[in-house]
This record gives sequence, C-alpha cells and structure tokens, in this order.
Amino acid sequence: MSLTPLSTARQDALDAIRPANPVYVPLLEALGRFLAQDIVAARSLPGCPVSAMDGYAVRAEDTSGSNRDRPARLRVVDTVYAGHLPSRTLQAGEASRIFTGAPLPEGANAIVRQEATVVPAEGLVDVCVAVPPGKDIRPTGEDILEGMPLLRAGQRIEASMLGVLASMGDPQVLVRPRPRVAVLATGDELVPPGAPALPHQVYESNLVLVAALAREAGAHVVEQRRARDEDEELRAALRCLAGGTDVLITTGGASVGDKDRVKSLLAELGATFLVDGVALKPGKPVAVARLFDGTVIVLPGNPGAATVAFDQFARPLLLRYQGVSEERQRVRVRLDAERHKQAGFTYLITGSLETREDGQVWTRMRSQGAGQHLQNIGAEGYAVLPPGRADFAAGDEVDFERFDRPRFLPVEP
Ligand SMILES: Nc1nc2c(c(=O)[nH]1)N[C@H]1C(S)=C(S)[C@@H](COP(=O)(O)OP(=O)(O)OC[C@H]3O[C@@H](n4cnc5c(N)ncnc54)[C@H](O)[C@@H]3O)O[C@H]1N2
Ligand code: MOO
Repeated sequence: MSLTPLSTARQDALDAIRPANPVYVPLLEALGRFLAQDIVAARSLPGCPVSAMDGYAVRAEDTSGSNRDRPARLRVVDTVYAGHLPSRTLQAGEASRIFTGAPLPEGANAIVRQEATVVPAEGLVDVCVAVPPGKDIRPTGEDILEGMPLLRAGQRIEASMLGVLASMGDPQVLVRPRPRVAVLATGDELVPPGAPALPHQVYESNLVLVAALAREAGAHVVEQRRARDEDEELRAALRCLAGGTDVLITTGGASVGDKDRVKSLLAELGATFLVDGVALKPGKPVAVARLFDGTVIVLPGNPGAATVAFDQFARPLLLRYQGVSEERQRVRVRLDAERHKQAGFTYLITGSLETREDGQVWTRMRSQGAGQHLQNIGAEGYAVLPPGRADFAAGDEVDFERFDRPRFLPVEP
C-alpha cells in the first residue's frame, strides 16, 4: 500500500476542522491566545495635548532670550494635575504649574521643566531658559491616532498588545476558545515516573511531552491517562476521553504489532479516518480520525516520532481550531552530511543552522531515529528532505523549516 504524501495528508486532516466560534475574555486571559478580530484605534493617545514633564506651561514667546542671569519672571495663575482640567487660559506673562500627563492649558504652547526655574516668591516663577514652541508637549495622537489599525486577527497576543487594548478602553478581547485536549499513553511496558521500574519497563514520558506540546500550541489539557494494551481498558479510555474533549491525542500502539490496537478499536467505536499512515519519517504510523464530534490524533509511541507527528498534524490542527494557520520561515541550506532515504517519503531531520565564512548557510543535522529523545532539544528547525528522491550528498541544498518567529494567519471558518 502506498502511503499518503505529507502535504495531502495534512490538508485532509485540516479540512475537517472548523475554527471554534470566538468568545470575549478578560484581557489577561487572552495572553498567548489568538486574536479573532482586527483592532482599530478607538481613540487617540494622548487624547489631547499633555505635558511630558513636571514644570510650568508657558507661552514660548514669553521665555525668549531668558537664561540664568536674565530669567523671565512669570505669574503662576493655575495648577494642573494629570486627570484634571485647567481652569485658566494663559495670557501674556502668565504660567501654569503643570505635572507630567496633565492637559495643556489654552494659550500655552511649551513646557519649562521645573529644574530650569526658580521660585522667587509665592505666585511667581523665574524661567531660566528659552523654550521653543512645542517643547515637552505630547501632541494629540503622538502614540496612537484614532482610526489607525493596531492589531490584526490571527496575531498571537503578547503582553504589550494587552496594554494597547486596555489603553483603548477595552476590558476584554475577542479570541477563539482553547481546544480541550486529553492525552492517552498506551503500552504494557509503561511505568509512571515516581514508581520503581525494571530494566524491561519504560518510564512513561509521552504524557508530559505531548501535554506540553499541546499547551505550546494553545490547547487546554484537561486529562492525561495511561492504559495497558488490553482491548477492554483501551476501548473504555478511548470512548471516555474522545467523548468529553475536542481533541484526544493518543501515543503508542499505532503500528502493525499484535498489540497495536488503537486504530482498530477506534474504528470499532465508529471513528472515520481522515489520515491513516503518512509517507513521513519519523512519524509514519500517525493517524487522524473523527469520533463523537471530536478529533482523535493517533501518534506513534516512540517519543521522537511522536514529537514530529505532533508537530506536523496535532499542532496545525490545534491552531486551526483557534482560527489560525502557522507559516514558518523557510531558508535554503546545505546538508552537512550525506543521507539516504525511502524515495517516496518526506524526511524531517532536526538540526541547527550555521552560516560559514563564504556566507552559505549549512545545517548540522541531528542523528535521526524515531525513538530518540534528544534529537528535538534545542533544534532550530527541520531539514526537509522531500519525496521523489532517495540520495542526498553532503553539500546538497534543501529547504530548512525554522521553528522561530512563525507568522500566524487567520483562517476563514
Ligand atoms: N513491522 C513493522 N514494525 C513497525 C513499523 C512498521 O511499519 N512495520 N513501524 C515502526 C514505526 S515507523 C514506528 S514509529 C513504531 C511506532 O509504533 P507504535 O506507535 O505502535 O509504538 P509502540 O510500539 O507502542 O512503542 C514504540 C516505542 O516507544 C516506546 N513508548 C511508547 N509509548 C511510550 C511512552 N508513553 N513513553 C515512553 N516511551 C514510550 C515504547 O516503549 C517502544 O519502545 O513502530 C515501528 N514498528
Ligand atoms: O516512522 Mo517511525 O515513525 O518513527 O520510524
């Protein structure tokens, strides 16, 4: 049987997922989630001209030629604090005591910092500098002008964006719900960390790995469970977890061994498979199915293969649920070593990037093995060895998919 190519399989899986309907959440809850609306400035910031310094609002012309030896003496006719309105229009020879952020009085066109003044007597100020018009005034809209586009749907919300939203007067923001995810690790050999394990047993490590990857993709992990390779136990776990969540992610039991029963039990429960096996290494046994109005993603048990299969299927699916697709940067790189592969497969080999003296970019590929834990730690991306070719020599050019600084684009429901 020929396996489905990676890009076709991923599209088949994604086409079945509709983004969830957006909801308003309080700003802090939106951190790390995806904006479901374009944001246009509802007001200017500042909303009117304000002082940028503590000092005196003056008419610039009243200070012309003044210095420490020949200060300009002005009458102080008002005091303006931030959040309060001035009570006077400034006339020639007058100043208003003013503080940072306070609105500029009518008639004033400059600020003198208080360090450049002396108070000779109550109600008077000596200005020891000449200030030009506009000095230390923040004009209306200096930061943000009403009507300007600020944020766009699909952006991942950062702390600074929450500050901008609040500054526009919004107590909440429209985002898509986090998908509710359950993770199920299967295998008789698995022992939970914390309990004693014999050499033929394996510490269960996929639950935390997959839950963490799901959380990085914006999901809310609601349950993590282990099940032995027993039909009854597996069936019960699959039914319960698929019923109560948006996405169930399983690991292990995905291949063709006698005890690899996850896929056949899902089929018995009525699952419809959108993807079942992909021409991808590592990660070949990955499957995606619909069951009980939710999605089940079957990952291979090998931690390395599970990580790649998660990245290529679960991550885009969880992101789509939140209304976005991820666009990673691709660069051309040279391979640091030769590689042989199955011609029909896409191989994704984690590695780091290195720019050599001649300016060419090379990738230092990690040794590849489905079961390896270490190949993903600190990797900068994947060297993509595409289908349609079996042999790659050191120095051959391929695409490199970078993990850092992806773009998130909104998808149409
Ligand atoms: N005859 C064939 N055998 C295999 C094929 C094949 O096409 N024909 N495919 C291979 C590929 S590719 C992969 S990948 C593996 C994955 O198979 P499974 O999903 O069935 O994984 P398991 O057999 O359950 O486990 C594989 C390996 O990973 C360890 N593991 C499993 N779960 C965990 C966990 N939660 N925490 C830590 N380690 C885990 C497990 O102990 C095994 O060592 O199949 C190949 N076989
Ligand atoms: O393709 Mo298996 O997925 O890792 O070796």
